[in-house]
Amino acid sequence: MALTDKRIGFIGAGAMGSALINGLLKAGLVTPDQIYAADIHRERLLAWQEKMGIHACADNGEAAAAADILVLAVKPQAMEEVLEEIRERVNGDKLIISIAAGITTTLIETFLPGVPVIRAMPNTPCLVGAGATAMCLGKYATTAHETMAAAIFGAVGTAVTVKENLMDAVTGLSGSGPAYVYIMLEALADAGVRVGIQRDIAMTLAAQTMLGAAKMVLETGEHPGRLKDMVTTPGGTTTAGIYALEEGGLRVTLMNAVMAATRRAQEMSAGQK
Ligand SMILES: NC(=O)C1=CN([C@@H]2O[C@H](COP(=O)(O)OP(=O)(O)OC[C@H]3O[C@@H](n4cnc5c(N)ncnc54)[C@H](OP(=O)(O)O)[C@@H]3O)[C@@H](O)[C@H]2O)C=CC1
Ligand SMILES: O=C(O)[C@@H]1CCC=N1
Repeated sequence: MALTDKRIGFIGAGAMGSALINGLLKAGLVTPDQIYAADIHRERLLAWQEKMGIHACADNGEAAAAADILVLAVKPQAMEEVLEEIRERVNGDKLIISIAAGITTTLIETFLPGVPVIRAMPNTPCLVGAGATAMCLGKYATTAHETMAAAIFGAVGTAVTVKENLMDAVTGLSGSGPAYVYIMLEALADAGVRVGIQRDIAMTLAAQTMLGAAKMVLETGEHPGRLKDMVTTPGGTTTAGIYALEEGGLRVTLMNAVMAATRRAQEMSAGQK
């Protein structure tokens, strides 16, 4: 879907807000003059205005008033204050997209009655067009709004719609997931160095191996267990490596990580700071 006639506002241009802004510009879905961004660190936005041509708004109200689609990308703890600040500048003609972990569509609708809301959980690889986003619709969002949000997140990766009761779980899996993968990559590169490979070469080999393995799963549709078996020559090297992984409890450690992050998202949804 083309968004050429839409103005896209961002409130919060930190790690995730800036990954989305830059990812959307790289993807060519929107031009810089369609972006209206606000952040308490306005000097950062003024530098981007100078360099890339986006609009650095004076405050959150200006971004809210200018935008047709307003992305809320502040920390969950700042959300109520921001919603209070923008409530007079938002009406049912605008689409609100919140990417905040643990902030429900109901909470947003309490501050912005009757306004279409989409809650989304993207991840930082949106910056390089390889994001994974899950989203759900609030009470007043229609399929037309879903199509607009899917165009935004689809331009910077893969986007799926889920029921809201799964949003904390996707936060634990794909929202936080890149951090788990970076730790695995760092460990693989450290291991490469440990067995004598130069660090930059070890990192390139480890990252490309992870990318290649992920592409194999997505493009062949094969079960990862079957793809693992293709790598594992009887009596060979891989089976020795897998034995060490299983002994170290990698599977259960990863499952615990996703479950712990999901629980934290649930605590935040329940109002615990
Ligand atoms: N990082 C990630 O991978 C992902 C994050 N998210 C969600 O995105 C949101 C932002 O996270 P992230 O980008 O990591 O956080 P950041 O802290 O990096 O970004 C938030 C930005 O908003 C600024 N800010 C704080 N208060 C206000 C305010 N009242 N008005 C305008 N701007 C304000 C922050 O300034 P200051 O730093 O001084 O507070 C910061 O620059 C969170 O709700 C998070 O749950 C979702 C998916 C992935
Ligand atoms: O750590 C966090 O709370 C945010 C949400 C998902 C990724 N980062």
